[in-house]
Amino acid sequence: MTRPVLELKELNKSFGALHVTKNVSLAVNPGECHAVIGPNGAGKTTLIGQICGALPSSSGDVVFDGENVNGLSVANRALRGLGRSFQITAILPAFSVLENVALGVQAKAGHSYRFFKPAARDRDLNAKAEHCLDLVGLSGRAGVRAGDLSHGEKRVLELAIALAGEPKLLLLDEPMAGAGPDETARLVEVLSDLKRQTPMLLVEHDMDAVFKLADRISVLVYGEIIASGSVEEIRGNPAVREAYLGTEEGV
Ligand SMILES: Nc1ncnc2c1ncn2[C@@H]1O[C@H](COP(=O)(O)OP(=O)(O)OP(=O)(O)O)[C@@H](O)[C@H]1O
Repeated sequence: MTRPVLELKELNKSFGALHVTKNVSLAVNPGECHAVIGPNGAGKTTLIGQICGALPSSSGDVVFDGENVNGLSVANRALRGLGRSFQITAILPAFSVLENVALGVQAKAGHSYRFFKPAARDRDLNAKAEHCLDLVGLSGRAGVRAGDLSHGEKRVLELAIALAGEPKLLLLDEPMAGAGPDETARLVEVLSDLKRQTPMLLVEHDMDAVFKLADRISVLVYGEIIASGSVEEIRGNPAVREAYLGTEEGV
């Protein structure tokens, strides 16, 4: 049997008396996109924080690539290949698209920012950055100032920067937020291609995008997973419809 890339075991998080995530267990397997959906305030962002290490869990385990990473910082989890994209990536607008990704490659290699300029000329660094741009279909924009990209292109660039860290898993925190229909369609296409080589845990409010991308969906309501299954299973689950999807058109 294939070993999951990420396993959450009975994760809990309380803020004082507020019990936000409750015994959350799920797994992300190689080659798959596992989506976590749920209404506002269900605890999705908290869960992402627990997985990436920004929020210490009250109890439970995060097992990544076969290793319990509970005691590791965000940076150490990232170094092991737990890549988080969207909402935290800072694009440097005055630098080119390629330079932005080269910076990500350099960070992975462990150099500090002050070595950026000379190292950016390094052929190997640029080749790796170009490869990441290729993966997301942004090669044609390599020389453009990042600040001049459209909103959707910036989101794709953030993805390329995340890939520069050679993640074993991508944590995607609302990648479609703020994107228009065309940009969303493009992101869905890019992510569909990517998930085979880089599995992903996706938190997303756009149900159409989730249904297109996800191989499995877990539904979080009041911090608890009330259902987990394939797109068809989740769409057809009466408890899910009542608790959440019933409010969505066309589900
Ligand atoms: N640092 C904190 N201190 C106290 N309460 C918090 C903290 N962070 C989150 N909460 C509470 O935990 C609950 C879940 O919040 P969270 O942001 O994780 O939900 P969410 O599912 O991501 O919501 P949304 O879809 O709106 O982003 C909310 O009631 C929120 O007020």
